[in-house]
Amino acid sequence: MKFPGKRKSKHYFPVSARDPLLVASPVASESIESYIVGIDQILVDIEAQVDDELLERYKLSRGQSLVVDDDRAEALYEELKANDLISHQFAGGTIGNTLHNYSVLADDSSILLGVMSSNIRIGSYAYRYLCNTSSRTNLNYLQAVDGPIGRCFTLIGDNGERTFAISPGDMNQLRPESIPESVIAGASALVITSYLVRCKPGEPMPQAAMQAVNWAHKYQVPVVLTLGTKFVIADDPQWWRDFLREHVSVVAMNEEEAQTLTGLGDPLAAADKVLDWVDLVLCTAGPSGLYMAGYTEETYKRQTRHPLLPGVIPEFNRYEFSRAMLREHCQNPLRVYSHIAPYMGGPEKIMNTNGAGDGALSALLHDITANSYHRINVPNSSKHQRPCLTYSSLAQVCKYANRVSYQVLNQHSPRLTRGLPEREDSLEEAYWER
Ligand SMILES: Nc1ncnc2c1ncn2[C@@H]1O[C@H](COP(=O)(O)OP(=O)(O)O)[C@@H](O)[C@H]1O
Ligand SMILES: Nc1nc2c(ncn2[C@@H]2O[C@H](COP(=O)(O)O)[C@@H](O)[C@H]2O)c(=O)[nH]1
Repeated sequence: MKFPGKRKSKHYFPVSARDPLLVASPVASESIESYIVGIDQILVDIEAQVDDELLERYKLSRGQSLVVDDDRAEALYEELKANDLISHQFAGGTIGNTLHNYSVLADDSSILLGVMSSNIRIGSYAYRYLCNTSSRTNLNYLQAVDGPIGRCFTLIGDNGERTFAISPGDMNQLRPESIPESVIAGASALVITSYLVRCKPGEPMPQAAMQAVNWAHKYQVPVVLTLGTKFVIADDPQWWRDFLREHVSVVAMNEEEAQTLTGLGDPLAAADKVLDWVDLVLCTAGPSGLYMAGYTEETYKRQTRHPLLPGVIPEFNRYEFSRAMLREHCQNPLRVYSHIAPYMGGPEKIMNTNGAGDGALSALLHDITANSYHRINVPNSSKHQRPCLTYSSLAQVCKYANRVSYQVLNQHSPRLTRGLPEREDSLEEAYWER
């Protein structure tokens, strides 16, 4: 684990002094492992530059992810190939990306659950998937299937916006018995996506996901849900609200998904509403940056040193220097919020927006796992006098998440090839004060 106590810099983890307990602690020898586990539809992204006319012809919805039948997928593939439009092919899938990026950022393990073709030829999609996944992401628990993994046609418009057309193959054939109880039991978090319920009748993926969620509850492992696309939520927003209330601790979404879920167009108002059901919210808002909303204990709240921000909740960021807690761990829960504008105003030229939201979530997961890693290894640390969910303050997690999104916007693949630099002037407090 690239761990706050081992960093010289305080950029991503705002500790003003090194915790003295760490010096004599087992953290120094990396004794106890921590990892996150996730379930995904195993997909390869096939990226192509297209115009709006093609999206219309294939009845795709700009900026969204839709499943297409085999005939439409084949016609699309042939057209992209015939016109030499395919520019890149990468491993994809929203959770696969998130786990890969987490492993790259944290330099630590994640475990991916899903399916993989049992017969893999060099150069095939399955082969590409394996080659493009971090060696820190454990693929040993994947379930074998006879057919192909999924394909995600990642269609990039002139402005870099991505639209997805999914050809599922066997990606939804994960069975409940392929979810290892012990793997869920030992995880710092279970990460799932709303896409997992988008299946044909009879496909086992939703039951497999539910099995994992039930084990997560049994072992008090926080469930992290990313909302994927507004269309899945729009099918039955009340079902999702109930699901969040019953099963989820942390939710990640963009502003469109947030609106579909809550009926509220303002991302801060929507994030606040979602706090009625979960403990911590990450809401990305494209060129407007991102918001976080969570709970802290009233007596532990910490006032920001940043300017107070206007919004539907006036001066909403007043206590953004607080660390997030599970609501049930607070005697007097206080809602705390933070916002950050895109890092450096956003890249000069956005390669494409594919994976920008996944990137932000992987940074949040790094912070959450760093916290449980530190708690396991240094239980007496002053950091754990109160049971926090994150290692860092909301403000600092926002900064980190935003920085990772920026990195993803600057490249084609949704997956990071390397971690962030250890030191960056632009992440210093001084930069933001300028
Ligand atoms: N056009 C943009 N300009 C600057 N930053 C952007 C832009 N689009 C996205 N970002 C950055 O990427 C993050 C995630 O983007 P977003 O598009 O909201 O996620 P998603 O991929 O889930 O829809 C944003 O919070 C922001 O930091
Ligand atoms: N598991 C699934 N992943 C999907 C699906 N449709 C798209 N995607 C993946 O999302 C990422 C990008 O996410 P972003 O929202 O942060 O841009 C991309 O790599 C796709 O593979 C789906 O139906 N299921």
